[in-house]
Amino acid sequence: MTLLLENVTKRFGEHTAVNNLSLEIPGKEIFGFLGGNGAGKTTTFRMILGLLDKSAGNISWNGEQINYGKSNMIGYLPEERGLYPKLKVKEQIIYLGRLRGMGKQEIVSELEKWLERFKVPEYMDKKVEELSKGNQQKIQFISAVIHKPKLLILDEPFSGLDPVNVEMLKEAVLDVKDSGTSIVFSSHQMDHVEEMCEHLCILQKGKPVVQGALREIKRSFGKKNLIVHADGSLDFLKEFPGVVSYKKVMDGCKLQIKDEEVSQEILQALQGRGFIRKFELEEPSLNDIFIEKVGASYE
Ligand SMILES: Nc1ncnc2c1ncn2[C@@H]1O[C@H](COP(=O)(O)OP(=O)(O)OP(=O)(O)O)[C@@H](O)[C@H]1O
Repeated sequence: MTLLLENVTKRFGEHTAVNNLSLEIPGKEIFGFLGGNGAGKTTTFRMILGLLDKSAGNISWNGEQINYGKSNMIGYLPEERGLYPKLKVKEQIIYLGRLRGMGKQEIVSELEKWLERFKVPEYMDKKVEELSKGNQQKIQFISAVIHKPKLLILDEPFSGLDPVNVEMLKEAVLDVKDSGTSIVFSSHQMDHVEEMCEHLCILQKGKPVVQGALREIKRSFGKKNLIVHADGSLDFLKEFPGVVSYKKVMDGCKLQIKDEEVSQEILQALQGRGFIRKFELEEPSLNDIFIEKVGASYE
């Protein structure tokens, strides 16, 4: 159950949107596909699904080419949501489910389950245009999973959702994964990726700048975060050897330090300067890693 991208390139005229991208995406887990605006995520998804021709390279799922239009094994939540506003939710999902080879009874019974789960059973007979954007997104998600795909591609599934709905959808995505579906999703929200993915790739100008197992990526990043809340000024830590960055926060500061040893030196230096209320060493967040790896190229 591996999704394999080998030397995949996509050019739009002079512009190279995806540049010789090679990735092995393990099956039966959730893979995070990250990158700044215009990094090439959606273009890659469209090529994976066979909706866009590659300029070069090869993509396969378990050794076979993917054709989204003809396959019942794949689910896709596109970035630009594409429901028919005038159709009722039920009509819409029946239409899409039939395209995926399902019978009407089965579709309606699955749809009922999903609407119950999303706490909106009354939407069955509502027109899509009557629903809020966030609730339309739930329906679009249902349309991507109704046929229980083996491979699910979610382009920004959580954008525009309120925190309660984000949690609801996250749980649904995790359950779909537990049922054996391989999921690839893109997001600009690093905390979602940290919570859900074992492996990930950060794309920048069509090329991966970071890829691999999240745990390993964090470990090899080296730097740690140190949060200090203490009485008195902590400004001296700006110039402290081994401090890579200094950010003032309420009640203290958040530092990025070269390694754990620096934290011990800082602890010593703080002795006698005032009461220490918090001294916490943390792993770097995916947000820190993203900002360093992707942010540098914005400058
Ligand atoms: N049909 C097209 N014609 C020309 N250029 C395109 C086309 N589609 C995408 N691009 C360009 O390819 C690059 C990658 O776009 P893509 O939509 O894949 O990025 P993305 O990573 O999904 O971005 P975002 O996070 O903003 O959605 C961008 O520079 C974009 O302008």
